[in-house]
Amino acid sequence: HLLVTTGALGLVLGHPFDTVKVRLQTQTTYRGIVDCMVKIYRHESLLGFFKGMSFPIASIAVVNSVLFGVYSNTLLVLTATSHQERRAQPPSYTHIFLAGCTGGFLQAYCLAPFDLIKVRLQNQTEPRAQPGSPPPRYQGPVHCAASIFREEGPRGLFRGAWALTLRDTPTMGIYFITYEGLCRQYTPEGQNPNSATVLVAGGFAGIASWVAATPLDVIKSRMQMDGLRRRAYQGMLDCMVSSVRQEGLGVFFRGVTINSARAFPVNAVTFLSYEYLLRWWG
Ligand SMILES: CN(C)C(=N)NCCC[C@H](N)C(=O)O
Repeated sequence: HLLVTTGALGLVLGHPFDTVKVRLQTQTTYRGIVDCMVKIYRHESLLGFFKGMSFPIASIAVVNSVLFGVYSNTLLVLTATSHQERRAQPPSYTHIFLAGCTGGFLQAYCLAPFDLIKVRLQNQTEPRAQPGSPPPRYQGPVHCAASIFREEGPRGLFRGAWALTLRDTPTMGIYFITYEGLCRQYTPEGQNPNSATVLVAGGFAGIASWVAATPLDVIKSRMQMDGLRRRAYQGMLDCMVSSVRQEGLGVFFRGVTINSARAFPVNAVTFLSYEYLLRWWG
């Protein structure tokens, strides 16, 4: 419950930053973070920042359980040591990386449909329904999921899933390596890291993994928005090539600043609750 509650709290607080990131990655109307924030606030009010938030909250339990559960169990299989024994016999970084990649790979498939719906809703720039104004294409998350299913079939719900998998598999390895590496650096041998260490290591693990994930995050978001009207890209590679041709290499780092600001607190609390859970149950 703790992992779910703190995960959900982190998501709510981080969602406005995520919305700005997604808009910067997929729309060309904004000049930067501040311009994007001002425009959202003016046209869509504060509520504009919270579009598309309900499905991530509803799915965080499943997604985090798959990620951390698969990670822990893969580590268990690879090292043949329980969590308690692991402080005395720390696993190698290769094992941590492989376990992280496995967790990332499997959670990507659970995450894909929820992430697609989040991105589609975040990109609707219409203000809240005013009498006489045309309604947005999607009325809410369930309507969005049903419309995609109706218009594009079940595979439509997995648009961008391939880019998401490629994004998450190696970067989740980086996520757990950064976390473990920093914890070990600042914890006397054989002891558990203290809360401050866990928070800082978790925060930096979030930043490091998201910086590495940003190029494919941009491509993933663009693939998810493609097909809304006319198809612009033939596939992932085509999306990469045409994005670079039109906007230069900088396109691969769209949204990296605001996403890092979001990643620190979100992942600090995620790891804190993960450590508590392991100590209670481990
Ligand atoms: C680089 N990636 C994909 C990650 N580090 N993901 C794990 C963190 C997930 C967390 N809910 C977040 O959104 O930051």
